[in-house]
Amino acid sequence: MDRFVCDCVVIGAGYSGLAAATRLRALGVNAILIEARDRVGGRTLELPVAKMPRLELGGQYINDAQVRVNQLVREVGLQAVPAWTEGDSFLCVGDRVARYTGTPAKCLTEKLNYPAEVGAEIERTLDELNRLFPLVSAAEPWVGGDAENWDAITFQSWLETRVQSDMGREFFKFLTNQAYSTEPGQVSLLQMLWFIQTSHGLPPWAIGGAQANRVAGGTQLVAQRLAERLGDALHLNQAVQAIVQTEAGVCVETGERDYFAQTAIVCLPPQLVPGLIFSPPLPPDLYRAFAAMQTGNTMKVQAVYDRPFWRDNGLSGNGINWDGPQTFTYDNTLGDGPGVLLGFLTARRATEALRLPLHERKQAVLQAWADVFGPEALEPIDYIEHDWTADQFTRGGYGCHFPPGAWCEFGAAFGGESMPRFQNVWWAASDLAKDWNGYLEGALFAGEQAAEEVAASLTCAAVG
Ligand SMILES: Cc1cc2nc3c(=O)[nH]c(=O)nc-3n(C[C@H](O)[C@H](O)[C@H](O)COP(=O)(O)OP(=O)(O)OC[C@H]3O[C@@H](n4cnc5c(N)ncnc54)[C@H](O)[C@@H]3O)c2cc1C
Repeated sequence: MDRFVCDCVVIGAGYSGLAAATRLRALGVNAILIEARDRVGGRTLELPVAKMPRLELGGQYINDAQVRVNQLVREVGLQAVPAWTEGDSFLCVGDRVARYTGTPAKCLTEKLNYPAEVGAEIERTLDELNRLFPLVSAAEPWVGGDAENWDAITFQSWLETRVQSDMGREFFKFLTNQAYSTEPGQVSLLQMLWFIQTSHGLPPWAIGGAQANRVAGGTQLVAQRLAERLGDALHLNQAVQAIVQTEAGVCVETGERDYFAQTAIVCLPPQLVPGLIFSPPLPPDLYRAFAAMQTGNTMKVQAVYDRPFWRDNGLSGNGINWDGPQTFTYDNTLGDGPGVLLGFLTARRATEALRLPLHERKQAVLQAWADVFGPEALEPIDYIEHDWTADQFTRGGYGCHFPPGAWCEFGAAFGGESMPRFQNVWWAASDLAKDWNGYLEGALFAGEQAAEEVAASLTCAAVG
């Protein structure tokens, strides 16, 4: 059994763990980062495809308001570039396809002849969400406002008292599909308001708008460049099984190696935490909080074509398939490279599509695109997807959320203003971030915050 000794063991080399280890080492703390997979990047992943180097299968979009991730991209010598938005978007409902340049809500009434009241109730409900979310605390959502009531009702029940039309309800279903890759009946109103709060307002993409920027070279390359800087302090292929805390400190066990340290930061997707053995056991509220976390189900599917042929027809390649397996579609072409269509399979539709054999799922996805872009969409030169829910070191996507009632019962176990902590073990992950929760930016935020809290505790211990 190999034994390693350091000040802090950081577990999990996604954006959170990489940010935590990097920040700790910058603060003079001897930190080791250990990772289960043979690669870094976690929920960012690039895989090779025909006629182009690689395509991103995990987190890829960033926006200008996300300060940390933009700074990091520059620091590692890469560049953020705008996602493609030129041309008309599309909205496909049943066998009807409409083109639009404004919002999907306006397209429903202006182009697809839904009654004006459908548009009006959508607008009213969006206004109400915009009025309510500032009342929710990003750090302590269970406090204040109407937190108890909002946590006790599902987003679906709340919608039913406001939105009468089936089409209006479908519209808001997309909001939960995009935000947490779940259905409106599976999240509380409080959780959705908290999502909007930590996203600094309703993101355009969550209501059918465009994505902002992406990283030229890919988001996994950012992680790889951070990893290079860590050198020998990064240990791959070490899946943690147990975390033992004694008076002497923390021992992190992988079966092959024991890592001894004064502190540890667990940067795993929260839904994987109950799978680790803790000694002493986690306190009940903290265990229940992790065990309650529900994962969404997202799959990105991408088809590669010789060229972005849809642009010839004035289409941006971005839009919504109301009934297709893929909810949202984006043009994911890189510069002058081959044309790429990216589809998001989310929530229950992803669950259903994932039960199909690959060739049937692929056929359904391509057919949905052919209905909008024409038969050329049926003949890609390559097709690629990655099932994050089947991936044992992730088990869901984009991330996870609490079910109704959990925030108010044991949400405080996640630390409020601080990151979750039990004795000398801290937690960080995008899903635990109090800012930009669930995004790459949130992963950096959480990792850096946990690193600073650990460094402060080590300084106190040294002074003491
Ligand atoms: C399909 C998809 C699309 C997304 N799109 C976007 C987007 O466009 N923009 C955006 O901002 N965000 C997006 N996200 C979310 C974003 O990718 C994640 O929030 C972020 O990457 C999570 O980083 P993390 O470090 O918290 O966790 P992770 O990246 O999950 O890292 C956790 C690490 O822990 C490791 N690990 C697991 N178990 C163990 C163990 N037992 N021992 C040691 N190591 C272990 C894992 O291998 C992994 O490397 C998307 C996510 C998905 C899945």
